[in-house]
Amino acid sequence: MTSTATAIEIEGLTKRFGDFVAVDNLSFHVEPGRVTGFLGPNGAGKTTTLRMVLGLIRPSAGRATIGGQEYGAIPQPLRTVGSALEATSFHPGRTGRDHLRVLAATAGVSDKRVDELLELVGIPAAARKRAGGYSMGMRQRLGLAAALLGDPQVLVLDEPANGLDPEGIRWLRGFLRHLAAEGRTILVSSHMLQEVEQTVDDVVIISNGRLVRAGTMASLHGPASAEVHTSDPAKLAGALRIADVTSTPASEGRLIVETDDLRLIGDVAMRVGLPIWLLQPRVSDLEGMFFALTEGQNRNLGADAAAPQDRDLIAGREGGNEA
Ligand SMILES: Nc1ncnc2c1ncn2[C@@H]1O[C@H](COP(=O)(O)OP(=O)(O)OP(=O)(O)O)[C@@H](O)[C@H]1O
Repeated sequence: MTSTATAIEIEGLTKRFGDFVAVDNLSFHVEPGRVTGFLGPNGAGKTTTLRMVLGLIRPSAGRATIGGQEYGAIPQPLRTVGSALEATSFHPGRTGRDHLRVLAATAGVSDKRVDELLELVGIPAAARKRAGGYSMGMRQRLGLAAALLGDPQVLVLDEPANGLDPEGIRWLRGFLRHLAAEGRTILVSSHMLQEVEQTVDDVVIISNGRLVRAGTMASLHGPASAEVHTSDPAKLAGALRIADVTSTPASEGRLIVETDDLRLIGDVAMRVGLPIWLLQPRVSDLEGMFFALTEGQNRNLGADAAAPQDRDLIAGREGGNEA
């Protein structure tokens, strides 16, 4: 398969439920060989979008294609696209292993592969127990194994980090990075930026069904910076300049320094005998934007209009769409 044969294209995708517009003229694309984070607050429309990508619901307008084809037209969908939309849909009385074996039989996949996958997702022993007793984290791992049964080049995962403990999230990060390094196209949703920010290469952010930003993680993060409060900001700025670090004065005698190396700033201040009253990393552009979206009004929190920052971000979306 060539790389474009596995890219996901979303063009003008819209879903209305009666008068309610859950997904509103959404366009973005997802590249092979990269992990793309699909982010947005609760109720933003992520699951609805993924369900359209997977042909589970019909768009009201627009198109979602994988390698140029709508999901329903893909000849061997389970061998092309793996998905895990809900972590809870396993029969409680069936073991995880049996569950995968049933799926494997329908996809023409061997039982041997089932056992390999259970090993790979780290639940070979637990998979012999009934899925009804699984923790959320175990269900997530079983869901991932199910998604990978047909060795698909494209993976669509809805909130796979939900219910994982920090160790599980670290494991998931390595796992997804490994799958992307093999050239697979990986689209992974989350309502928490921190959960995925160290995992993803590209980010697509939606709010209230609409695209807010899309781009590489690096481009959306903006430059790293720190805020310093000291007794003589001009003197510190001069000393930092000698150390090749740019800074700009901010309000109340503070300096914004263009590095997140707090130790370097502290060392420079000490060298010139200045006290440090405050020294902290600044929230990145991306974190600030996401915070504004989640803390701002969101239709599912009883608000009927986007917050001012939200409107600004949405208005500026075309310029930021470079994923
Ligand atoms: N079948 C449906 N009928 C009516 N409204 C729906 C339906 N499915 C979803 N919605 C609404 O569409 C909006 C988007 O829901 P969706 O589940 O896609 O959001 P999400 O971004 O996945 O959120 P979460 O992070 O909470 O899962 C929500 O307001 C939801 O209530």
